[in-house]
Amino acid sequence: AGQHRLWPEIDTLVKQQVSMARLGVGECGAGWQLFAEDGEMRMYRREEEVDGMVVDPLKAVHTVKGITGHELCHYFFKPEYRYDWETTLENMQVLETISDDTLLFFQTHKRIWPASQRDTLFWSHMRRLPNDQDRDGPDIWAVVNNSTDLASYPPNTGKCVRIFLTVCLLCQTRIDPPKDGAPISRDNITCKITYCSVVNPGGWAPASVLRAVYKREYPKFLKRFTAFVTNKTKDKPIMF
Ligand SMILES: CCCCCc1ccc(-c2ccc(S(=O)(=O)CCO)cc2)cc1[C@H]1C[C@H]1c1ccccn1
Repeated sequence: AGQHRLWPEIDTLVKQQVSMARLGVGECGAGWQLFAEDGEMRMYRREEEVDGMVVDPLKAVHTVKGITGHELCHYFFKPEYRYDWETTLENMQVLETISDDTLLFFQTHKRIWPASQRDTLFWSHMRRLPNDQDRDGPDIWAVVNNSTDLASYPPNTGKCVRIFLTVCLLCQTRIDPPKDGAPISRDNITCKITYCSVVNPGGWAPASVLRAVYKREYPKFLKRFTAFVTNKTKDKPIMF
């Protein structure tokens, strides 16, 4: 099949996002401040404004036992599960199935007073990456979501302000095989998660409101999402 019009952009951005996500917080530029901590979860942000709008880049790292990176990316990518874990979602549509690992989404998110309601239009791509650092280590899985335009969905024509986002969920699975040569169970696997996002709110919203919203919503999202995947997979065979 011929290449989709978005393929070059997707391939370039996925490689760029993954290499950024693999950098530790200390390595990818100064100015990261820890703003939330919960068990193994650490959330960092950099305070950045574009045209007076808060676009604080966010980087979260988390470690979850008993699930694989493939499973996390699967439940993050597939539309049929999204209403189960995405707290601020009001409506979600798949506008185009570009390929079996690339979808085009249109979403409206619940209004967050006093800002106006937001919608977002983005491509979403899921990919397994070779683990080039640790040859025999388990693979790395990633999902990248990136805002895009579509003539039939022009921004800011209805009730919602269009937001622009780039999101990368990068997951690496660690397997600690049992000593006695028993088959690998969920007790022997751990997933290291890096979630990076930059959300441009589109229209003006008070910096204090946006920062309060992010501080509340991001930790809630990552905890709820990982709990959902843990619960969904606990009685299923391991998807490596
Ligand atoms: C005045 C508020 C303006 C911004 C509102 C808004 C819209 C979309 C989004 C968002 C859209 C997509 C993604 S995702 O990771 O690609 C998954 C697929 O849904 C993630 C977050 C975020 C927020 C901000 C609420 C904030 C917030 C932060 C984490 C989770 C939920 N809400």
